[in-house]
Parts: sequence; structure tokens; C-alpha cells
Amino acid sequence: MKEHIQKKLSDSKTARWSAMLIVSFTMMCGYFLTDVMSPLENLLTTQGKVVYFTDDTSMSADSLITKVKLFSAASALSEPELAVEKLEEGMNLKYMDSVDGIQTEMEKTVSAVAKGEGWSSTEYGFFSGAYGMINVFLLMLFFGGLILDKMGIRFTGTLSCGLMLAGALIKWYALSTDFGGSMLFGMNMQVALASVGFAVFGMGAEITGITVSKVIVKWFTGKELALAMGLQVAMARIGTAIALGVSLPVARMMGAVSYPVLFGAIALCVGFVSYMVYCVMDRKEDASEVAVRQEAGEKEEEGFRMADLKQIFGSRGFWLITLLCLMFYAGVFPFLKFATKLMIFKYGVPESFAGLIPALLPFGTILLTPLFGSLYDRIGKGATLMLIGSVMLTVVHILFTLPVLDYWWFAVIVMVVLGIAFSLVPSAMWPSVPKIIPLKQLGSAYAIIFYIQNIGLMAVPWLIGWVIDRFATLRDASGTITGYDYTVPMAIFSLFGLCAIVIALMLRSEDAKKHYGLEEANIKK
Ligand SMILES: C[C@H](NC(=O)[C@@H](N)CCCCN)C(=O)O
Repeated sequence: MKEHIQKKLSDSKTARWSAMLIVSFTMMCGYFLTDVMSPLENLLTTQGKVVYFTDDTSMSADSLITKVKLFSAASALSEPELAVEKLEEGMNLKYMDSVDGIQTEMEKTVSAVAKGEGWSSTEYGFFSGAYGMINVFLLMLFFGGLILDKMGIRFTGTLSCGLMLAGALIKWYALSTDFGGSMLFGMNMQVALASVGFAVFGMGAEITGITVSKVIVKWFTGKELALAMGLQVAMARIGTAIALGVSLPVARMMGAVSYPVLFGAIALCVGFVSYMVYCVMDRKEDASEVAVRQEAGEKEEEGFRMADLKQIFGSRGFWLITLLCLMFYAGVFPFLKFATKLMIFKYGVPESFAGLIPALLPFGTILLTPLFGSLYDRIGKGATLMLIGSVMLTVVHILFTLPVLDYWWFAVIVMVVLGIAFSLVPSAMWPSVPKIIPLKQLGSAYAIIFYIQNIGLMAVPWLIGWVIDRFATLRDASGTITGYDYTVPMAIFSLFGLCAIVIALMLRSEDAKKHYGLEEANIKK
């Protein structure tokens, strides 16, 4: 009689890659919503109607009307009726402007009109950092990790997807409502409410993040772990890239900043459903695992105990990975929040294309993260990959700081290099954690890493927003903003890179001492 050998569902290639694709899609929708506001910084920080022209420039409606009226009075044209509310797509406007110091007659055709929200850079920075606020101050990520290890993947993932959706809807409501100047917590009501929404969303997104990491480890340990993690991160980056590339065109087309958020919330509903489908697979995987154990006469693995936290906190390797994560990601995700405006004001890129250059960064990582992940699976060298990525991050930020080569093509090259760095470090960092921390404590370990990382994701945008208002905003004698000088904010980002290099060096030497295996291949032959 043929012997029947019980197999786990995850032993089937099709099943485990399907599970990976399904949860990654949910995460992709989350990443889209995380970055959907980044290209809208200029629109959010402009007061009143913003008018876009067919030549790809934008102007505040008030200053434009003043110019058109001055011109019509001087040239006896009759435009006295023209007012901000009357500006519409297709209108042809004549006015005088200074070109190289000479007053010149200009003519522009309006291509789109959108509503600017008049936030300050500090408010924009506060809103962007709100993502990590609940995670950090209410320790929600930490508790999320404990819930994940205690209650399991299905319960935690469903809860966190629900939180993401609720947060996205609050944010959409705040951005689509005119609060008529009312205040909340001593702050512009719209900024405060949008920040609350983003904070709830951020709590859900981060807990979903650790849950998805645990899902991948569950299905891929001993198999193509780093490749699977790389592909999951790559799909998440597609979400970021789409957000950076399409958010501004959508806001311009629809005339308001709230629409890209609404589309993201609709996509997230589909992501929620796809997570429900994963839950069915997860149940089957658990059942097949129990059957394998019974056949082999093995006992069920011990669950997570609070005492296990001591083992995590006591590991020096764990702390070095955590600090590297804090410094490296502080130099990337918060940078993306400000990068579109940097392209406009440092590199002179027209606003409608400006989001496309930062979008190159996640696009590059879509191919490279799985590639480096598979490299790590086969040949190892994880600690070295993280060191090289940190060096590249630092060089890139120094180049963005210096007042040299302020051309759009140079920004493109530098952004591509940053994309390579942003593939190297995550592809080696996340699959390295299970080499230091055992599986049953992994939810908590990822949660603590994400918790510390969130301090950076929250505080860095706050700091940079404030620094832009204080040290980077250029004004004329009347106080009107004339441009931005990004030297100080970019120097701060370079410092994060330098710290990352030092920590990556320490991690490599710790690995050599403790033999975590970070330089070894993941696939055992
Ligand atoms: C996998 C890893 N995820 C994170 O670091 C998250 N804690 C932060 C996500 C922020 C999304 N803009 C990664 O994306 O490399």
C-alpha cells in the first residue's frame, strides 16, 4: 500500500505564492493611502484657488487676478468683472509680468483650477507625521505586536484593515469639508481632523505591516523567504509609486485634494476583501499544520509568553537592526513627503511632472527589492548589503543638499541611486530579523522595530516642516513667499544617513561575533 505523507498547505508553491500575492495587495492599497498626500504639498500649502496653465505652471488665483486687472486697466481692456470665482478651465488671460527684470506682456490659458487649502509648512509637516502619532504615544504598535502573537494573524489583520479604512474615511471627510476657519485643539480644524484620520490610519497600516511580515515568515520559512519578502515590499512600493505619480493629476482634474484619498479608500475596501480571502487560506494552513504534527507525533509549539520579551530586549543585534531601521527609514519615507516640492523649487521641475521624479524611487525598488532579496537568499551578505545601502543614502542626501547641478536630469539620476539604496536595505533588513529572533516572538519583534521606526516617521516630518517654515522659506519685502532654499532640511536628512552607516558597521561586527548568520544564504542546500 502506498504510504500517505501529510503535507502543509504552504508546501504547495501555488498556495504559498497566492497567499503572498493576496496579503501584498492589501498592503499595497495601504501604502497608496500613506503617500497619497505627498505630491499635494504645494496645493495644500497654497491659499485659495490654484490656477494651472497649459504651459504647466501654476499660480495663486489672487495674484493672477491682480495682474490681469492691472494689465486691463493699463491697456484699456475691459476685464473689471473678472474675479477669482470666475476662473475656469479654457479661459485665456492676459497680464504683465517681470521676465528677467523686464515687464513683458504674457498670455496664458487655464488648464485646470483646484482649491488650495492654505496650510503652513508646519501644519503640513504635523499632518504628515501624524501617521505615527497613535503608534508612538499610545504604544499601539507595541500592543499590536502582542495582540498578533496572542490572537493570531486572522484576528489582528482584520482589525488592522478596519482601522486603516476608518482612518482613511476620517481623513477624506476632513479634506472634503470646509470648516469655515473653526479650530480644534488650538489648530486649524481641517488640519487637526485630517491628522486624527491619518493617525488612526497609520495605526492600522503599521499593525497590518507586522501582520503581513508574519504571514510571509509563516508560509516561506526555509523556502524563498527573502524573495517573498522582497516581492511583498515591491508590491507595496507600487502603491507608493502610483500615489506619487497620479495623486496630483487626479486632484487637478477633480479640482480638490480630497479625491485621491477617496479613490484610495475605495481601493482599500477591495484590499479588505482580499484579506478576508487570505483568512480562509490561513485557516486551511493551520489545519494542515496540525495534521502534519499529529502524523509526526510532534507537540504543538509553545505560544508566546510575556517573558519572551526579555529575550528580544536583551539582544544587541536586535537593537542594532532597530536603530538602523530608525535612521535609514527617517531618511527615506519622510523625505518623500517633501520631495515633490523640492523638485519644483530646487530643480525647477513644472508642478505637473514634479511628483514623477520621486515616483521613480519606489518604481526602481519594484524590480530591485526582489532581486536583492533573491541574492540574499542564495549568497547571503545581508549585513554588507545594508551597509552599502546606507552609504548610498548618505551620498544622495549630500548631493541634494549641495547647491550644485540644480538640473532636473541630475535629480533623476540621484533619485535612481536612492531607489537602489532603498532596495538594498529593506531586502536584507526584514529577512534578517528571523535570524536574530525566533518565530513565536517575531510579531512582537517586528512591532518593536516598527514602533521605534514610527518615532522617526512621526518626528522627522514635524521637524522638517518647522525647519522649512523657519529656515528654508524665502520671502520678499511684503512677506509673500517667493521660493524655498532646501539646504538646511536636506543637511538634516544627510545626518540620518551618516548615523545609518555607523550603525550598519556595528551590526556587521556584532554579526561576526554572535554568528547570527546575516552574511549567510537563507536557502539551505
Ligand atoms: C516593510 C517596510 N515597512 C515599514 O517600514 C513600515 N513600518 C512603514 C511603512 C510606511 C509606508 N510609507 C518597508 O516599507 O520597507
